[in-house]
Formats: sequence, structure tokens, C-alpha cells
Amino acid sequence: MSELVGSKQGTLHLYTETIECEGISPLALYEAGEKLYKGQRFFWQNREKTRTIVGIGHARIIRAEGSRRVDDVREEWNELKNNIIKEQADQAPILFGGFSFDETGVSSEEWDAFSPGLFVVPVFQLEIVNESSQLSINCVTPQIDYSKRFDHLRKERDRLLHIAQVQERPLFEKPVVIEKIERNVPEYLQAVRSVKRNITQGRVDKVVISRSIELDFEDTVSSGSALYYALQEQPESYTFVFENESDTFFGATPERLIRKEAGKIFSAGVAGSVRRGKDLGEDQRLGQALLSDEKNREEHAYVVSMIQEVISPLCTSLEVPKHPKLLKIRDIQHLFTPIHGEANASADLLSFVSALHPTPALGGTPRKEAVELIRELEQMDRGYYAAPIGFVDADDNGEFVVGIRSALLKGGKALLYAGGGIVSESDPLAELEETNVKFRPMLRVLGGHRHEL
Ligand SMILES: C=C(O[C@@H]1C=C(C(=O)O)C=C[C@H]1O)C(=O)O
Ligand SMILES: [Mg+2]
Repeated sequence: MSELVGSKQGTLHLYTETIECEGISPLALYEAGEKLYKGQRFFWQNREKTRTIVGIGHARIIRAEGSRRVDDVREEWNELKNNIIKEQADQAPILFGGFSFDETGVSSEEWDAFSPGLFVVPVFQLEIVNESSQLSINCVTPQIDYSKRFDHLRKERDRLLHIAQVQERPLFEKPVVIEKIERNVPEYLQAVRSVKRNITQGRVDKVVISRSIELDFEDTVSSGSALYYALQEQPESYTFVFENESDTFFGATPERLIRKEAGKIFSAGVAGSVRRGKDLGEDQRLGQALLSDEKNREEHAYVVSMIQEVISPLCTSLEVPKHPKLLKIRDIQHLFTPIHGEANASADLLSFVSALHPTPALGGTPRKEAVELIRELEQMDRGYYAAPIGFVDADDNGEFVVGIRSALLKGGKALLYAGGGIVSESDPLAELEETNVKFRPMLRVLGGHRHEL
């Protein structure tokens, strides 16, 4: 860290100091944070497993709401970013968080802990990128004399590292489900039929309708246990865990919204689904049938064309393959179109998030009418389900996914969410079955799959 000369009083500074910590287990560090920082932790791992981030403690919280929420987050982050004090070798501090699906906010108490925009700079930031592990302390303070606070945080860091290193691998019992409540199946089927009518009438082309399942457990389920089983059960997905106060939003999603790295951007169309086969032959037959299925190709095409349309103005170049491929994960296969490009110098990561959300994979098309229908027809609050969650660093590199295959954990209870794209050819019962397949990842993680009929 370098000293700061001649800074204004009252301005917030972000002091960062990084050490190397080879061999540290991210899960063990997450657990080590439980005692002092329960309710203030997050975890992130990309699909490729090349980047893992653990955040412990809140050095800074940014909340935002309303239609300017993304701009408000950017503004506060930029202000803080301009006052980062670190050495060249120290890692870039990150801002991690997410938005609610609906910009008009959350409508139920269930999602009280998660404001329409909630971002944090962690006090302790572990980043494992490829083979390198680095642990930073981030300290946000208006004082120039931060050294006392920093000394205290260094001691805490060393204690966390010690606990993570000496503690035996934490053992987690699979949660025991005592009740599984399908919350709104009749309403869901009604909503699907209603969307079909709206398509016939020409108001929309596609709308994503979702539903939720409640699981009640014998005991409180810790976010560490949710994380442990998400990593174990869904290795082909992104893993995210976001604690706030006593609630945790977490999931194992296959769907990237946007990644930005050194000016390059990577998005993806993921829509159109079929279950995995019971053996290789059936799996391949199902996959081939999906690739040529008109209804699924239609669901998919809306997504790819809207992504292209909304991010073209933010890019100097964009590559969009003409035909989708298959993306196979443990329980389901999807149509998948990777989209790559080069960002304009003035387009930052959050401007991509703002332009893209919601894509027709989670909202529908046209966007405005689809979101109105979701508000009108879905008998639930999506909260952070199907919405952007991810991180950005001080160099504007980062990644956001959409929070699907996800659940909200509230002590001894969890709410699971799943939906699907409804188009003119959708069959309500087949769509219901598709949501059952999409619930499976979280049911496995939380022990609820034993309750399947
Ligand atoms: C909405 C969800 O998934 C989305 C809908 C899909 C579909 O309808 O085929 C496929 C992938 C996702 O984009 C979900 O998992 O809840
Ligand atoms: Mg579908």
C-alpha cells in the first residue's frame, strides 16, 4: 500500500493489501468466516472452474432501487474505484452482488433481505484464478490514518487462514426435508394458458412463466452446507452463494449473462430444453431431437436475436453463430449459442447487464409486454431468481450470470424457483414437466429429490 498525500477529508478510500495463500480451500475459508461474519459472505465459481472467489465481511454495501438502479450502483462504485489505494501487485478489489428480476422491486416479505440492487465490497477477498490464490483485505474508510484498523484486520485475516488450514474438512449432512410444498401448480398452468392466448392475440411472442416449491427442513440449513452440496452435485454449472443477514440466495446456474475481460465480451443464448437420457443412446437421441425441434428453436431464436440487438450498439464487433449447439448439464440439456465480441471503449460491464436484462430466456419478447404479463400472471415474487448476479473488479473485468436453478434459503425453509419459455406451440403439461427437471438441481442439493413422486 502506498501513502496518500493531500486527500480531501471525508472522501471514502478503499485500501487494499494482498497476500499469496497457496493451497487454501475456498470452502474451508468460507466456513472459517461463519463465526464472525455469518450473513456477510459470498461465493462464486465459474463453469470452467478457472476462477473462484470468496468474500467475507462487508467493507462497503451499495444498495439501489428503481429504474436507475444499475446507474446508481455504477456511480457509487466509480466514486469508490477512483479512491483505491494499493500497490501494483495487489489484486483489484471487487464488487459482488445482484439485482432483483423486476426493477419495480420486490413485492413480498420473503425477499426482504435482498434489495432491488445489492452489492458489496468484501473485507476479505479470496481469489483463486487458475493456480494462483490471493487473499486481500479491503478497508473502506474516510480516514487517512487507517493503520490501526488495518492492523486489526490483518490479525483477523491470519486467524481466518489458520482456522481454514487447521480445521478438518467441514462435514455437512444432507439436509432432511420434512415437507415439500408445490406452491402454485394450478396458477402456473393457468398462467401458461393465458400466455398462449396472449400470443394468439398478437400481444407477445414469448413469455417465461415460473413457479416455486417450498421445502421445510428438520433443522436449519447452513449456507455452507448449501454451497458444499451445490459444488458436489452440480459440477458443470456456475456456483454462487450470496448471504445477507439471515437469508441466502444461492444456485447452480448454467447460464452466463455477460463476461467482460480486457475489452472482450462473452454472452450466451441458453433456451430450449430437454431432459438427459437414461443412457448414452437415449441422451443423444433427445439432444438431436432438441436441435431440430421447432418449438424449442423458436424459444431459442428470440433470445439470440434480442441479445444481438441490444448489445450491438455497445460493441465494435460481434460474432453470433447461426445455429445453436447443445449444452449438457447433469439433469438437462439446452440449446446454446455462444456470443462473443469486442466492447466499445465507453461500454462498461454494467451497461451490458443493464441492456441485456431480462433476455427472452427469462423475460420474453417483446420485453416490456412480457414483463407486464409476468407481473400480472405469476402468483409469486421472483426476487433475485432469473436476475443478474455476479461481480465486477476495479478494471471493469467481471462476469454476471442469471440466477436460475436457484433457491432462497431462510433458516429451516427454502424456496426453489424454476420456469420456462412459453411460445405458441407450448403444451402446459409438458412445460410443467420441464420445470420439474429444472427443480432437480436444487432438490438434489437440499435433499428434496427423495420426495419426488
Ligand atoms: C427459466 C429457467 O430457464 C431458462 C428457460 C429455458 C427454457 O425454457 O427452455 C432454458 C434455459 C433458461 O434460459 C429456469 O431454469 O428456471
Ligand atoms: Mg423451454
